[in-house]
Amino acid sequence: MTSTPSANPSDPAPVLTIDGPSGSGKGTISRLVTGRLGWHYLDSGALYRAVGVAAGWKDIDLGDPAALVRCAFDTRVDFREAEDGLRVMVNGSDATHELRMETAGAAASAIAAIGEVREVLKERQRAFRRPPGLVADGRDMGTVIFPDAAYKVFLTASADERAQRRYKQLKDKGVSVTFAGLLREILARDARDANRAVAPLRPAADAVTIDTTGMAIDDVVDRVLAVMAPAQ
Ligand SMILES: Nc1ncnc2c1ncn2[C@@H]1O[C@H](COP(=O)(O)OP(=O)(O)OP(=O)(O)O)[C@@H](O)[C@H]1O
Ligand SMILES: Nc1ccn([C@H]2C[C@H](O)[C@@H](COP(=O)(O)O)O2)c(=O)n1
Repeated sequence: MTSTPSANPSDPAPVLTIDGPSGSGKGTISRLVTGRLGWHYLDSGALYRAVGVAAGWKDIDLGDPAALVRCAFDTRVDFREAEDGLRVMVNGSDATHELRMETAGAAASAIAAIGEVREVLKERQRAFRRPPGLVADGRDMGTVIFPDAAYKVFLTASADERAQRRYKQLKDKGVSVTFAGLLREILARDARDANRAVAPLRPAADAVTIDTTGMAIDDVVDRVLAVMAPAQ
């Protein structure tokens, strides 16, 4: 897999990590905070989703770890700014819409439990660190990928609220879903991401946890910026 930015190991660009479970608002908050700071953005989940989607295109069985590791090596991912937001190209094809499907999230979550896949993606994620700074969203940004990050946030929300958010998001896009089905998928993904042996979903010891249940998006953005306040 290749990704757009190039690495500069001697670059001390600051990093803000935003980790948390599915539907906690990582992507939404990260993009808004990135805009406010004028920094770069890494959507690490998109890399795992891209491997899942590419594996589907190649009919690779999710139970075949060796083939999935090869697929991770071979999958090229490029992020492109467009008028309607960030487009994600997988092996040259625009996969932005397919990547956001719950099936892609579930495949990514299964693939992400394979340690060798995580190793393949590790340096590629670190290569996104560039001046003036990076906002990195995922599950292990603060614990494994950027343990030296200056600012670490862990977003949470009740499973009910996260399912409700996802339900509204998908309904607004015209996707046919049920609340009960989404809640089941969210709980299954939480359990898989938090209980895997490698890089499980958990807050870094030095992360600030923000429970966003009942909080408006703008208030969460302000809380995250407040975490960084001493440096601004
Ligand atoms: N504080 C909030 N209040 C209400 N809705 C929110 C809040 N934060 C995010 N949302 C909405 O919830 C939905 C899911 O948010 P988002 O995709 O950012 O979550 P995520 O943590 O990145 O999920 P995933 O890990 O599955 O990609 C979006 O429609 C978003 O607008
Ligand atoms: N740093 C990361 C990012 C993502 N994953 C896995 C686990 C998630 O369920 C899946 C999809 O991520 P999302 O796009 O929903 O953030 O990918 C991970 O293990 N580590």
